[in-house]
Amino acid sequence: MTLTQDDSNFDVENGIIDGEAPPHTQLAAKYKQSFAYYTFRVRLPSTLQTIADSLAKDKDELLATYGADADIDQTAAAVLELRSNILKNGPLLPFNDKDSDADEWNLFLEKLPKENRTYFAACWLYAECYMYRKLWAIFIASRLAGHDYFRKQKQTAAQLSFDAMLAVAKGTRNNERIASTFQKLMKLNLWGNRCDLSITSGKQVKPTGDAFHQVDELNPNLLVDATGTIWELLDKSDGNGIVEFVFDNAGYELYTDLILAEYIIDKGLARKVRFNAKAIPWFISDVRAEDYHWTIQFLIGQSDPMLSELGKKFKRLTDEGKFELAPLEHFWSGPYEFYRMAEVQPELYKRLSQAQLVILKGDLNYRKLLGDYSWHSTESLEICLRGFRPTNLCTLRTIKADLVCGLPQGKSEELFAKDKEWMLTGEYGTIEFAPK
Ligand SMILES: O=P(O)(O)OC[C@@]1(O)O[C@H](CO)[C@@H](O)[C@@H]1O
Repeated sequence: MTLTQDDSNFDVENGIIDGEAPPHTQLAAKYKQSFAYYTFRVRLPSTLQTIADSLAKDKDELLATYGADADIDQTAAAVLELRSNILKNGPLLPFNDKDSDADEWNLFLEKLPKENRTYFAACWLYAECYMYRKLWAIFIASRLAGHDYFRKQKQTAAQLSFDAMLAVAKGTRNNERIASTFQKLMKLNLWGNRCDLSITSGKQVKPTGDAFHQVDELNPNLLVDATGTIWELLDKSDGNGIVEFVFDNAGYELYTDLILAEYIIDKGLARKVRFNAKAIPWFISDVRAEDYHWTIQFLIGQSDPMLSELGKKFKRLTDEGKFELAPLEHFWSGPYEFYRMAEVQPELYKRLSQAQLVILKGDLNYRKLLGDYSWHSTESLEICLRGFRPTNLCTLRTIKADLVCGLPQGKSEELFAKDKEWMLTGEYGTIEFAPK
């Protein structure tokens, strides 16, 4: 988290505080020692620059797809303007596009105190989600409407994961219905969350080595392990329930989601696994419905028979409705913390309440669960949920942002003494559970 530019003028002009968010407050980029500050000063500007560059690079291809009059240069300029607004700590302005969530976003923004309606003053969660929605607004106002500017990166990530995918397929074909296997698959799925393109501002990370061996090796880094409780919940159920997954990243992580879901269905732990994808391109690598279908076709198209058969099986499970893509919900790509779901999206809350278990994947879902709030690391998940208890919940999250809860006394201090950036690397993870 090193900044190369001189920030002194910017910091003075924008009321930047040289410290971290105080306990029990919302995280925000105005705290200079926070990951949010670094995110808005460095990571997001870099992500936007990459998009503008790729529009120039892929110009011919885009003209062929969207027509000779596609306004590529203007779109790239608008992306760079968004970048410069962030670097100037510009205001969070209302949306004037026609997407169905625009009014909801505007209502949300209107209710934010005026002094908090800038990138650095707003809660980190709100401002970062706003940025991704603003990016989408630029594209829908152009002739490139519908273009997923992260698609190529997501597909490359899957292609680079071929070896890891094959190794996982080989290691899971003769699985038994026993606690230890289920727990291992959950952990495999957790560590798959390290392959996230947003933490690297789009730089590809190829999963290497033997994933099952790594699961064992990484056990000391698993700071909370509720896999035993989650197993008991599913094992003791009548197998007729629904498990809801709230997806995170495409590529290798999505593949491990499908492997865990396959196990849940094959072993009769639930009758259906429902997947919640994002409605718009989100945090670079998040799964959209298109990515789900593409991944299955990608597997089917492999010359290796094991992966190809697995792809066919995932397709069959989807056709039979045992795997199901949930209807698109803008809530997942909105600004709200989960504790406000019952109020702002009661239908979604009701649907989740009917599930046996909800599995929330990844760091951003965790941030939404905790509300981007500086809880004490030892506070319990139940407290931090602030009433969000639709049903049994679990979170599989590698730690890539400076907030956490549910840790044993002294653990966080011990890890800070070893490495002051331990919360930003994805090297540590938690599998937490809250019963309904
Ligand atoms: O949700 P994911 O894919 O696990 O992580 C998303 C992420 O990379 O984006 C945020 C910052 O931009 C961080 O909180 C987090 O590290």
